[in-house]
Amino acid sequence: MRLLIREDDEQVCRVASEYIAHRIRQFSPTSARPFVLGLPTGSTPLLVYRNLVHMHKRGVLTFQNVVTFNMDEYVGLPPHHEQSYHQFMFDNFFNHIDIRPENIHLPNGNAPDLDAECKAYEEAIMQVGGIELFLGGMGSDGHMAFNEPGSSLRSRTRVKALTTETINANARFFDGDAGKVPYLAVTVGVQTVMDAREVLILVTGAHKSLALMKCVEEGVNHMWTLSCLQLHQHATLIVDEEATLDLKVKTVKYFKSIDSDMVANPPDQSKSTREDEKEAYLGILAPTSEVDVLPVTPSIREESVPVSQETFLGASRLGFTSVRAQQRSRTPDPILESMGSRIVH
Ligand SMILES: N[C@@H]1[C@@H](O)[C@H](O)[C@@H](COP(=O)(O)O)O[C@@H]1O
Repeated sequence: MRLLIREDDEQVCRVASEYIAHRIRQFSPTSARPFVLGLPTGSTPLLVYRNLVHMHKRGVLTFQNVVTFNMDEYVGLPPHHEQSYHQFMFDNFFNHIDIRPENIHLPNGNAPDLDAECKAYEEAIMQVGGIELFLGGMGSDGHMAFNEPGSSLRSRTRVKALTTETINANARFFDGDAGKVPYLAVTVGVQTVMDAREVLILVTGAHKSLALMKCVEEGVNHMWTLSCLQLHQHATLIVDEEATLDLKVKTVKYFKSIDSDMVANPPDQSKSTREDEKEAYLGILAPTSEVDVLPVTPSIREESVPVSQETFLGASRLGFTSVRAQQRSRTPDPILESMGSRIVH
């Protein structure tokens, strides 16, 4: 796990957006081999979206061959509710770039069969060849997406009940009224994020410093789900100074020393054209190596009917349920009550 420490949230988001743009360009995506990007909501990545939109408007970045998968969505909020993650993404990002509507994926928190929706979402990710880069944030209790404390570190997309801490934290978006915050959400699992070839997490603010310390300095623990990234080969956390308040001075110094070493000793670019060395110069190690690149299957999206925001209804409505389920286990799953069955109508 790499830790990049920047002065404030603006710097954090600047590095993140430049890096994402760089990775998309470096990948040279085509419609048959799209760049698959996992995306979060929340206040932290807002500046990243603003920067990416700006780059697009300046004509230096296209999303024509980018496929996106969002991390999560509330259960039961109408898609056009101003606080639905669906609306958030269109308002802050998708409406301002040249992404093809059929390349946008958001979990449908209103699907009639939520468990089928979750399964279809995982299959849609698999069908497009997996996620290349998953951008994320972190909740103040160390969760990523809506993988609340106690989530299985092997979890996949499913319905989760939100903790009181998360409901209270998100009440700021619902007129400060925790009673208006949905108590269930569809979320990608910890394993879904772990399967991405690269993970980039943004953490800003002193209120997240305890969780950052737990995830970086302590062991892998399902009570701080982001800590699982310690086991990821290419995970980078970009954090601001405030978020480091609970880290040991030694930890901060170590990560800063690696960072400044790279800047102080940039690779001799005259002798190399390797994109990862150029990226190291910017302060982030590019993750790609030949062996890490999995074969990418052609997108089944090409055969699917284009969707607009109006008609966007989630993976299960786009035919993914017909995709043969991946055999992940040789024994039947234990029969447990699903969170989806807890919805009170
Ligand atoms: N499901 C989202 C997470 O994906 C996000 O990381 C977190 C932090 O949000 P913020 O960036 O607003 O602090 O909020 C929610 O719980």
